[in-house]
Amino acid sequence: MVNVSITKEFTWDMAHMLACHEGLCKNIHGHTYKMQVEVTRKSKDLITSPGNSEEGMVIDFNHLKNIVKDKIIDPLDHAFMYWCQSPDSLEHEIAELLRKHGRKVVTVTYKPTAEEMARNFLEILSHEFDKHDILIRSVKVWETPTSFATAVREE
Ligand SMILES: Nc1nc2c(c(=O)[nH]1)N=C([C@H](O)[C@H](O)COP(=O)(O)OP(=O)(O)OP(=O)(O)O)CN2
Ligand SMILES: [Zn+2]
Repeated sequence: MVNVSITKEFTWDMAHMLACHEGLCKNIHGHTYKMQVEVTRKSKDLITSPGNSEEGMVIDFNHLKNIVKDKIIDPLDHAFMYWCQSPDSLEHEIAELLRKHGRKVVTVTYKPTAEEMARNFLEILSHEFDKHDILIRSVKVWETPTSFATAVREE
């Protein structure tokens, strides 16, 4: 049997800093992030119900887009991703100052690397898509055009 997956691509702009990084990335800086989300149907077949708008699909690309935008992209776009357990006191001061001025801050419990984001986004999306009979096979997160991390759901 052939298993078919579909992939949708997203971008957003976001600031972060990598505490204790030996290079420039310890400074607050930003990226236009890119993400690819690959999904398949748990039941391993396409939607077959005749007349269904999603017949012949894994899931409508538009449906996939709306859920990922709602859960990941819109909250992160133009935000500062703040690691609340950062060992760098400057990170806490920056987050506090931004919040005080009503700016967009998204708090995470992990160091905001591409690897951690890919893993976290895969977990968030897996919970969300569970109810749609959809399995998130992989999430890829690009920080620059040449650097990306891949999180894969183990079978
Ligand atoms: N394994 C990881 N290494 C680094 C990460 C990361 O998330 N995972 N993040 C950074 C920085 O945040 C930033 O992304 C810099 O990455 P880098 O590829 O080094 O950036 P460049 O501007 O040099 O990218 P080019 O595309 O090579 O110009 C650092 N490392
Ligand atoms: Zn960076």
